[in-house]
Order: sequence, then structure tokens, then C-alpha cells
Amino acid sequence: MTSVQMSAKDEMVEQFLDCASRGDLAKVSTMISHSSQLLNESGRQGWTALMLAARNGHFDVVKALLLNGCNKDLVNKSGQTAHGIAKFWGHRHIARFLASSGDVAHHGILPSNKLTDIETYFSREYLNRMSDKRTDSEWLSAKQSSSETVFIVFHNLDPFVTAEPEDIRPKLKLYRFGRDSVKEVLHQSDTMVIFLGVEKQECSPSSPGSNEDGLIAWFALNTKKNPTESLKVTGSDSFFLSGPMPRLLMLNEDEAGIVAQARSVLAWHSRYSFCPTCGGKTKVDEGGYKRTCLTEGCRSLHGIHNTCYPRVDPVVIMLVLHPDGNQCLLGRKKAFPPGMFSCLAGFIEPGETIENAVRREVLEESGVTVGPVQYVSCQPWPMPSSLMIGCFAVAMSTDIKVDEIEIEDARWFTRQEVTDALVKGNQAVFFMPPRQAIAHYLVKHWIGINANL
Ligand SMILES: NC(=O)C1=CN([C@@H]2O[C@H](COP(=O)(O)OP(=O)(O)OC[C@H]3O[C@@H](n4cnc5c(N)ncnc54)[C@H](O)[C@@H]3O)[C@@H](O)[C@H]2O)C=CC1
Ligand SMILES: [Mg+2]
Ligand SMILES: [Mg+2]
Ligand SMILES: [Mg+2]
Ligand SMILES: [Zn+2]
Repeated sequence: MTSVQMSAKDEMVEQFLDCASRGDLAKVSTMISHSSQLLNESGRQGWTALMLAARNGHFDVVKALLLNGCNKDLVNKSGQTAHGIAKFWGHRHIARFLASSGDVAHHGILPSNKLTDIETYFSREYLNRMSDKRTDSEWLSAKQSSSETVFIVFHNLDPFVTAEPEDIRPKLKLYRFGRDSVKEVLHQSDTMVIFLGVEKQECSPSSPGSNEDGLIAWFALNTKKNPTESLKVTGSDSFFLSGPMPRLLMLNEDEAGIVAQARSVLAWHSRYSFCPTCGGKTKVDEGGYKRTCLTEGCRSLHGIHNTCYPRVDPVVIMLVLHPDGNQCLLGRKKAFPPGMFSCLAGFIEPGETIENAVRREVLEESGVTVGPVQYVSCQPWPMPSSLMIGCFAVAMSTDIKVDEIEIEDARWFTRQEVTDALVKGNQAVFFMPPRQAIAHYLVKHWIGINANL
């Protein structure tokens, strides 16, 4: 190696150590991404970047260095580790972090990556959406007139259901109408009709000859006026499932997914009557999955516009885990029923990754800094059209400062406390959202109870 190369390397190490010492996280991260060998380099007196960052209280830099795999056990010429240095200079969080869980990703704070398949309520796909058929208007109208087609009916976005008395836990079933029972409603001018899909072959073995392709199509209708009088209903215990939440959580699991799909699309139609680009009238296309502007020359008619398609709002919902691995962070929104605590959550903003949304929302709502984020599972939430993205997140700081506008209280709860809340129900000091909510799944998964139970 020539002396020029040597000095270039020395210069880079010096620059790297200087950035760590000053807490320049952006520069440190860029330099590591170019040369990970820098991580364990040392300068004067054997001080590494980790020691310098720990000395000067730069938590973010310490975190980044560790997450990138630097060795936290190195000692300088005075025999000090980064942990000893942080402790000596009074940076409590850093010392605690370095001591107990410095190498967070590998110290078992996050449950193992090997997740059993978590199937959340609203996520089961009972139907095959057959999106390729949405543009086949002939096929769609043939299916609408088929006697085997199933229609489900909503009134102001509330599904028409029937009680299943034979079940131990009372569950509601969607009332499945035939073509003739909804004929009148289908022809009313305020009725919105959308195509949902066809029954998967394994749940409806085709009976040859009964109809052309043997596929049983499902459609959903929504009306503004109460259509009860025009519907032909047999049996007595059937009704529109109206009232406050958690009414939609009372459906059987197979059909909850159908309602998630239908209700979100129907809610979109009920809210986006006019073209968001020009304010003009629109027509419904593609089996209800598109609204096309009727104004000639409207910009929304060229290219793909998200104003024309049903919306989905991504939300992060996260169980924040304490660096000690034994506590999790739960909070209370003012609107929650007294005594209920849940995971923190928030809408993902434009141009934001899932991980950054988790970090931002947790910091905004609780003042806690988050490091590693791990995706766990997700859940469609059709009130009206969120996708709840469930994650675990490891806390890098533990002091709580709630934002007070959104969250009225946030606390660390031990494994034992959340286990009691899930198992003991009313006798526990607090309670969690019902088992159908993804917050419940996340907590169960963390404490190692089968989340699908
Ligand atoms: N199942 C559970 O345990 C929990 C579920 N949630 C759900 O997660 C969702 C998001 O949580 P939040 O804490 O309310 O979010 P958040 O923390 O982002 O705050 C909500 C505020 O964000 C703004 N906002 C930004 N984008 C929005 C959008 N697309 N739609 C509506 N408001 C938007 C509004 O000002 C709103 O008041 C809500 O639908 C909530 O019901 C929230 C907490 C716990
Ligand atoms: Mg929130
Ligand atoms: Mg928020
Ligand atoms: Mg927000
Ligand atoms: Zn338009």
C-alpha cells in the first residue's frame, strides 16, 4: 500500500470519527453505507466512533452504529468501553441501551421472525375478485341477471344481516339475496351496484350446465333510502346492522372480509360523487372500481389518476417494546372508553415509509424514540377504508411525554399486566381493544399467545 493511499484512508477515518463525535447522523450513515469497515476503526487513544458518540450523548449515532453491526465491546487505551464512557459522562439512556440491549436486533427484544400466519379479522378472502372481469360489461350484466348470483345489500353502508342462533357465540351472517329478491332495489336510481368477485372454486364446486362458466358471482348494493319494503326476505331475524361500533365486528370471519371490500368501495362512491379534478359529473365504470369524469378534456381522463379509483388509507399501528424486553407501550386516545389502552397508531403521510411513519407517530404521540421496526401483519379496516399495518418497534428511549391533544395517557405495561388484561378481562386494571382489532393480535403475538385464538 502506498503512503498516498494510507493517508487517504486515515483521513476518511478521521472524518468519520469527527462526524460521530459531533453527532452528524446523516454523514455517519452515508459513510457506513460506503464503507462498513469504518465501524470499528479507532483514532487517537483507541477511541472508536461509538465511544465518541457515547461520550457526547449522541443517541441516534450510537443506535445507527450498533444497528450496522459495530463492536460495542472494544476498549480504548484507557481500558474503557463505550458503555463505561456513557455511564461516566452521565448519558443514562445510552449507557442503559449499550448495557442491556445495544445489539437490539439480536438480543431477542423482537419476537422471532418466524411468524405463524396471523389472519386478522376482515382479512379473509372468501371471494376471488376476478379483476379482469370488471371491464367485461357483457359478462357483468349476464352475471347480474343470473339466478345463481348472490347480492348483498347495504343501506347507508350498513349491511343486511341475519342472526345465526345455532352458534354458541351469536354471530351474524350476511343475508344472501337472489336476483329476484332485489330486482326492485336494483332498478332504483339511488342504488349503487358493485361487483365483488366470484366464489372460490373450492367453496362452490361448479355444477355443470347450471350456468355458463359455473362461477357464482357476488354483487353488493347500497341505497340511501331504506329499501326494506322492496326487498323479499324470508325468515324473521334479519335486519340492517346499524348502530355504533363494534357492530361490524359481529360478523362471521368468512364474511367480514367481504364486508371490508364492499363497504370501503361503497363508502368511496358515497363520498366522491363528483370529479375531484374538475368538479364535473362522473359515471361508474369497471364494476364499481372506477369513476370516470364526464367532462370533455378533464385532466383525470388522461393517464392513471388516483382520483378515479377507490382509496385505501395506510395506517401504521405499532406495539413499541421497551429496551428491557419486558414492557410495551400502550396509550389512550381521549375518545376511548374509560380504562381502555391500545397500541399507538397514525396515518402514513405522503412520501413516507412504514418505518419512518412508525418512528414519527410514536415520537409525536409519546415522546419515545424508536429504532428497529418489524412488520408483523396487517388488517383492512373498512371504517371507511384504512389498511392497518401492524408492526413491532424497539424503543431507544423510555421517558414518556404524551402530546395531550391526541393521546391523554401513555404508559409502559409489563408482560404480566398485558397478559392479565387479555386473560382476566374485567378484573384487570385496564383493558385492550376486542380480539378482532389488530392491536389485540400484536399484543398476543408479543407475549407468545397464538394470535389467531
Ligand atoms: N385498533 C386500535 O387499537 C386503534 C386503531 N386506530 C385507528 O387508526 C387510525 C389512525 O389513527 P389515528 O391515531 O387517528 O391517526 P393519527 O395519529 O395520524 O391522527 C389522526 C389525525 O391525523 C389527520 N389525518 C391525516 N391523514 C388522515 C386520513 N387519511 N384520514 C383521517 N385523518 C387523517 C387528522 O387530522 C386526524 O385527526 C384511526 O382510524 C383509528 O381509528 C388508532 C388507535 C388504536
Ligand atoms: Mg394516533
Ligand atoms: Mg398521531
Ligand atoms: Mg398522524
Ligand atoms: Zn373531471
